[in-house]
Amino acid sequence: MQDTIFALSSGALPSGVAVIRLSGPAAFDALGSLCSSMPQPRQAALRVLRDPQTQEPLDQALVLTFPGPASFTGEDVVELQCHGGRAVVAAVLKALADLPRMRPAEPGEFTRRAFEKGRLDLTEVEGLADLIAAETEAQRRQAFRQMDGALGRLYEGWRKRLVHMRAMIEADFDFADEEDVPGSVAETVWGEAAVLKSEVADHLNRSRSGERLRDGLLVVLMGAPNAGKSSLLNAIAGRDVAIVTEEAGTTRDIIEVHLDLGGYPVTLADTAGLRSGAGRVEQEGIRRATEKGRAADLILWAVEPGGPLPEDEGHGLPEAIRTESVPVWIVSTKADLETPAKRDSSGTMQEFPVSVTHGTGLDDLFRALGRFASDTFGSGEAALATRERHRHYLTDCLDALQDAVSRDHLPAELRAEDLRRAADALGRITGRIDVEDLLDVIFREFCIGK
Ligand SMILES: Nc1nc2c(c(=O)[nH]1)N(C=O)[C@@H](CNc1ccc(C(=O)N[C@@H](CCC(=O)O)C(=O)O)cc1)CN2
Ligand SMILES: Nc1nc2c(ncn2[C@@H]2O[C@H](COP(=O)(O)OP(=O)(O)OP(=O)(O)O)[C@@H](O)[C@H]2O)c(=O)[nH]1
Ligand SMILES: [Mg+2]
Repeated sequence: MQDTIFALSSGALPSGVAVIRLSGPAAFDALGSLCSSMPQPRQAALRVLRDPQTQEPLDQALVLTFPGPASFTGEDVVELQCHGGRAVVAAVLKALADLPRMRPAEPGEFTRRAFEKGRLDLTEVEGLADLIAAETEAQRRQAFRQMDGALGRLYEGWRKRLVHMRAMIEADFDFADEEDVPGSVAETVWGEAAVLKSEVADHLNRSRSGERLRDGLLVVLMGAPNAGKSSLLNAIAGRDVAIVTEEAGTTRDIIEVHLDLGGYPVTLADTAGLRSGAGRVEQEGIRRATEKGRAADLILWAVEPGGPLPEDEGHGLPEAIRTESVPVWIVSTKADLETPAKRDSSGTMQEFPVSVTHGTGLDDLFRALGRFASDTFGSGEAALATRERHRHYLTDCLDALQDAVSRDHLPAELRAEDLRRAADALGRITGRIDVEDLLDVIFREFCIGK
């Protein structure tokens, strides 16, 4: 018989209230051993929890029962809402561990049981993990939609269309004598497959922005030593994160701050100033800066009056980054020292004069970054793929559809097999088929108690 699991499901102790959850066939018996009488299902009741062996009172708690299958996991669930003291929770957890058929839950095990009971599909499980990890409003909205099944419904709808297409082809085999009749039922299937193919392709094209929203945009500060990069980072972060000195070559490690720009997550990274002839440590810093710049969604090129511009040979943006064609904005620093000369060098780059000393120009830069984020993430209404895992199987699905549509010289049986591959790829995203190997990876990212 399935073990009954238990864990502290609320956060770090001490806390006002601590929620201990139990799930499995022995959950109600366990509650019966801890208190004098069972509450009505799904109704909170106040009970003294006692040590089953000594009858010593452990806490006064609100207790709830959720009889399966109408519970979060689909099994019998009990909640003990205790006082959130460390010793209180330790005593109750110890009492539970001593009861028969009870063991502590693994990370994500409650949610895994919900998945195994078919109460959540894999995209909903991932949405739930993202909801718990969400730090900004846009991330919360995307995660909530996914937890609510928007992505799963989209893929399941596509999968059903593919199943239907295959059924049409098979029906056609049963009327083999009509095979050559133009406009036979099966012929229309390839048109439908082509339509679906373009829908999947569109969705896949937009999936990067779903992943970006989950991970956050990466904006990297780069430029010559002493350009004022770290001062800018501190000013934007509103705290003294990076060391600032008048010495060139102060920053070596990459320093990151997480910003919430109008609900969009942005990581701003400060890097070592770029120059040749630096010592060993600084050189390593410059190598890391270049790596970071290659991965950036946007580079802010800091330049003090008279300093080098991104396009300057030797002192500008490293070639390795130019080939990535990352967008670059110029931030003309130390605007208090002299009015920055209007540059005509590259009309395409936006330019922002700022002075950290006087606090000028920062608002404009901040607003522009907010617009950049909202443009990158789009309206945020459609269900987007949010993980590399989704993109991987969507690509498989698209390849299979491409085969089905293009192999018109081959027998329909073979092309029907392409449709099956396309449907299976979608089934792997929602967890309908053959995902045993993925489950450990997916559930490991949950906390214990979820
Ligand atoms: N105290 C507490 N708060 C919590 C949770 C919890 O487990 N305990 N949740 C845990 O993640 C979330 C709520 N999620 C839940 C999802 C489904 C059911 C549930 O009992 N579903 C039944 C009955 C639905 C109904 O009455 O409408 C079902 O779906 O059949 C409970 C919680 C957030 N807040
Ligand atoms: N007048 C003036 N000085 C500034 C301004 N911003 C930075 N500075 C000064 O410029 C010097 C270098 O600033 P940092 O922020 O350390 O420059 P950095 O680009 O991070 O330099 P490295 O880490 O060495 O690459 C410091 O002495 C700062 O006080 C500004 O807006 N106005
Ligand atoms: Mg610095």
